[in-house]
Amino acid sequence: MTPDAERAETTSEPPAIEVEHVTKSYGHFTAVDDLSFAVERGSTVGLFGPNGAGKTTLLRMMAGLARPTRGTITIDSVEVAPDDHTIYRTIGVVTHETMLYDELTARENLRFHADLHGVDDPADRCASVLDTVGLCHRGSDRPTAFSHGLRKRLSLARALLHDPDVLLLDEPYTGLDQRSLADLESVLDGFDDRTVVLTTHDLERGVARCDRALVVDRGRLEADLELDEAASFAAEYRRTIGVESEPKHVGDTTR
Ligand SMILES: Nc1ncnc2c1ncn2[C@@H]1O[C@H](COP(=O)(O)OP(=O)(O)OP(=O)(O)O)[C@@H](O)[C@H]1O
Repeated sequence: MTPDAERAETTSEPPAIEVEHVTKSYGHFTAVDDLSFAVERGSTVGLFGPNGAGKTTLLRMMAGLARPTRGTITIDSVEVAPDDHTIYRTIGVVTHETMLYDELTARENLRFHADLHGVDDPADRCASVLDTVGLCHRGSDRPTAFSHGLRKRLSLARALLHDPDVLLLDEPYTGLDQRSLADLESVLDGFDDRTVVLTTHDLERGVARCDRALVVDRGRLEADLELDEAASFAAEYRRTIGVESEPKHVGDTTR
């Protein structure tokens, strides 16, 4: 029985996310090739794979930032479509595009998004998420005055503003200092009952955080692994993508 079928048998709830036969082509090049999987509500799923595997492309399509060439993605029973903003009430997204306005201060950026999403008590909520990401003392600064890591923290605050059911994170750990990493981990701990999909090259953190690993290589889904036996994942991962030597991070698998 496939992992998806096993999960369907043990839960009557519809999956939080369904990816069905999704392909993304750029001209003759296929970045994501006929991927299908479902993500159970409340689970944390890691997308692992070497550079150029298609992880970001897949996550951007899940976030409605890119349109599949073929196939559909459904989140909370709503089909994700780049021109339809309905989905943004359900998802919080952190990608390489920080989606911040440089001419607004950090607080104004958050307020703009809070008003866009109809967040209750927006001033309090903005102050609360700034505090969550450790930026309450920088609320009056513009993102242009922020380092990469601080921009990422602000981007996370924006993603959390409307208390979304689903969080989509593209390489959330990259560029964060120890304090920011600890803050992110505690945010994710608090997200335990919600659904998280993240990409990462940080094998150790990814395995510790995720319930399940989807290994993508050359746009194909090569493995779908439960992470209850985390210790065996590194070996299984290397076998899946055909790398013999032990990588420090998943991304050190250049071939
Ligand atoms: N806009 C684009 N036009 C053409 N090719 C693209 C475009 N975006 C991505 N690609 C290609 O699609 C493939 C998958 O890219 P993607 O960024 O999804 O990989 P990734 O798994 O996230 O890689 P990394 O771990 O290096 O971030 C790569 O070969 C990339 O060059």
